[in-house]
Amino acid sequence: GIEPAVDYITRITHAYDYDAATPGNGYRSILTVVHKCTAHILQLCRYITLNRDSFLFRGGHYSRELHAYVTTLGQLRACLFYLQKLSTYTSQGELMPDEDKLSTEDFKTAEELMIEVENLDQETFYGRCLAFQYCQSMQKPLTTINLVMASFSEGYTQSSTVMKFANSIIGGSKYVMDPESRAARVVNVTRNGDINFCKAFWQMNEHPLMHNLPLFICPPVRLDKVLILPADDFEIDLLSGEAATITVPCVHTGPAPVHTRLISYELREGQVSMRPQVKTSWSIVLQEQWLPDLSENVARAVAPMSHALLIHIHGGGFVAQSSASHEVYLRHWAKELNAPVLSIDYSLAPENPFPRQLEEAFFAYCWAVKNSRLLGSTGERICIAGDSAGGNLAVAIAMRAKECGIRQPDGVLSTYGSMLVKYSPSPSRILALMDPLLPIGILSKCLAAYAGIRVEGGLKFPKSCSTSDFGSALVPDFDQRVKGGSPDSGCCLAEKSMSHKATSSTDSGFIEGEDPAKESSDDERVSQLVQQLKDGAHDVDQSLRNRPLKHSPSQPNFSTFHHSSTPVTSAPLFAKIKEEETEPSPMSLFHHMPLAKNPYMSPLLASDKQLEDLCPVYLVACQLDPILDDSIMFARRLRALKQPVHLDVLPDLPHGFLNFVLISPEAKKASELCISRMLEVL
Ligand SMILES: CCCCCCCC/C=C\CCCCCCCC(=O)O[C@H]1CC[C@@]2(C)C(=CC[C@H]3[C@@H]4CC[C@H]([C@H](C)CCCC(C)C)[C@@]4(C)CC[C@@H]32)C1
Repeated sequence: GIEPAVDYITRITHAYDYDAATPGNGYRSILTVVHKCTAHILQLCRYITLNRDSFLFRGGHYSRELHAYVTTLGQLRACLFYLQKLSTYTSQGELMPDEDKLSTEDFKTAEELMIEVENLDQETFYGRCLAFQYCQSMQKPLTTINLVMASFSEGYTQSSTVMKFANSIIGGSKYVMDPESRAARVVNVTRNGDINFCKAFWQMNEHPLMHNLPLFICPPVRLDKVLILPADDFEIDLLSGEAATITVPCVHTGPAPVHTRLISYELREGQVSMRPQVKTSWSIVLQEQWLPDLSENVARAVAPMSHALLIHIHGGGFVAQSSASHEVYLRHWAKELNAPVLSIDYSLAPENPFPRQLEEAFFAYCWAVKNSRLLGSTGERICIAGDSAGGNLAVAIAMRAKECGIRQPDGVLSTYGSMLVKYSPSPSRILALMDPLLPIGILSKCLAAYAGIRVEGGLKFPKSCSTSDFGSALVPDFDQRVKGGSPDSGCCLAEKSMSHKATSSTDSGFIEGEDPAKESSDDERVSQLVQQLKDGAHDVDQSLRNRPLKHSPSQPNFSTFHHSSTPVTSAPLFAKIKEEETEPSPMSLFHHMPLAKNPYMSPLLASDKQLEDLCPVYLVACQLDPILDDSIMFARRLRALKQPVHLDVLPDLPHGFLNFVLISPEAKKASELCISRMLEVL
């Protein structure tokens, strides 16, 4: 049965918590999912037992439900097995061990683990059971997003918009009633689709209609404009009293202005909106944006400058989204914080890989520090807040400001931020097997896009990917950095074409003998499943132990990094394995890549010196988030250095909850927690 594994993980999990008052780590997360799944099965069984003789009892429906949850429990058992494996080579409390310190044998175990996890069948998590692990208010929205994703993929390859739309509607309608085929489609496109598919889908809510509609229920603000910062170098005072020049971002794609959005609940003294609208003397270009009816607001007096300023960096896996799609909560923040919000619209990967985003965000930060009065703030207190990929950039900006001797923000808030942008295993990352927003295939592709790695036909390194090239814009040597950005390093872009491949998912690997397509009467199946549960099914752990590493037929396509444009079938599996033997694994490739050690890409890898004297860091993480361990480890790291740090771990919410504040009371509450953390800074 599943109990020994559950007992084992339960015994060790507390050692990985940040502290007793803040329980939360990847081990705990998977345990929670197991408990929720078991509770759901028990509830189903109880319902079936009580109602199976009723005339209205929908036998077929409940049989399929039970089948789905039992299969899911089987896959969760596999996850528990991987957790046990992970715990064998990580020392006490370490969720992401330092790979340089691992023995060759342990490194190999980690590599094998990544391959096995990638090969585990995901479909059961994306079918009937999708999103069962989250609070109720999030379940429907997440299922809808997956449904829309499956439908969207049907029209994606069409060139005309009309055809795209028609194909999505016609092709997608079959997914409404059939969660299994939706699951197959979602797993297929997230594993095999290229990064541009993910980008295109994630940009859906950037459409003016999708974006403006929800804003009707947000607090109206008096200022909501795009500010394009001038593409000119400028001087900034250092804490030492000297001055330094901040140069225009130019790495990879050349110098260009940085786009930002200024959101202010009040019109404030000195604020740019009070000035002429086109090109001003200080050459900031203002673009009119949609604003709510201001008639009521006009009567209100111009407020004095706020003593506070919030600088915001949006998430989107470094590849998508913008300040506009994050307005649903930013307007509320602007009101509650009583401070102007400057949200940075950095350039996106894969067209602009690391460190372009950081260059731009740092440039905008310095500009805001220098020109806070134009934003309606005296700049006395400054907070940088970022979610997801933005949380990573927010911490990196503070580190960089410290390193350069520029005024640091008074605090950083990272909400479900990513602190180790590296292809490495961790307990919470196993959750990417079942995450409706961040499935494993998409997560790996965001990582590759940010690192400038070509995905097609295996990992390809950027032409000039060396520490010197990427580091040139980020080297600690300030002199070198302020002289200008690094030259275009000629990074390869991810493959452009998207191919929908048939993924073989015949073998769930864990609930053997249970073919969903197999005909058997509903009653029979229910009884069989209940019996199977009672007996503890077959020995999954044993079957896992015996499973040869490279023979994982559940997902013949070896890993996301190896997806090629050739259709995937189970037949050429062995040919593929042969090919793999000559190639290092993605984990090993990443491990040897100098860029992946860059602390500005992965703040968790920063040296003690780089983290000492950093401003206070507030981390808000979600228990059911694949990148939860990033926050836990970063908090532990800062605490060990006696740095001011505060960690909150929220239960039942998914990664990206801020985007759902308008529809989920739990997400709204969590956003309020973020506000209170920012108020502590401001
Ligand atoms: C053992 C496993 C190993 C795994 C190895 C992988 C290791 C990878 C390590 C590090 C990689 C780091 C990558 C960076 C992390 C990025 C995190 C990160 O930034 O994640 C964000 C990505 C965008 C998004 C998904 C999100 C939140 C909200 C989402 C939005 C909500 C609504 C939006 C829809 C388009 C609206 C459609 C409406 C429809 C009518 C229903 C939607 C879904 C757009 C996407 C976002 C989280």
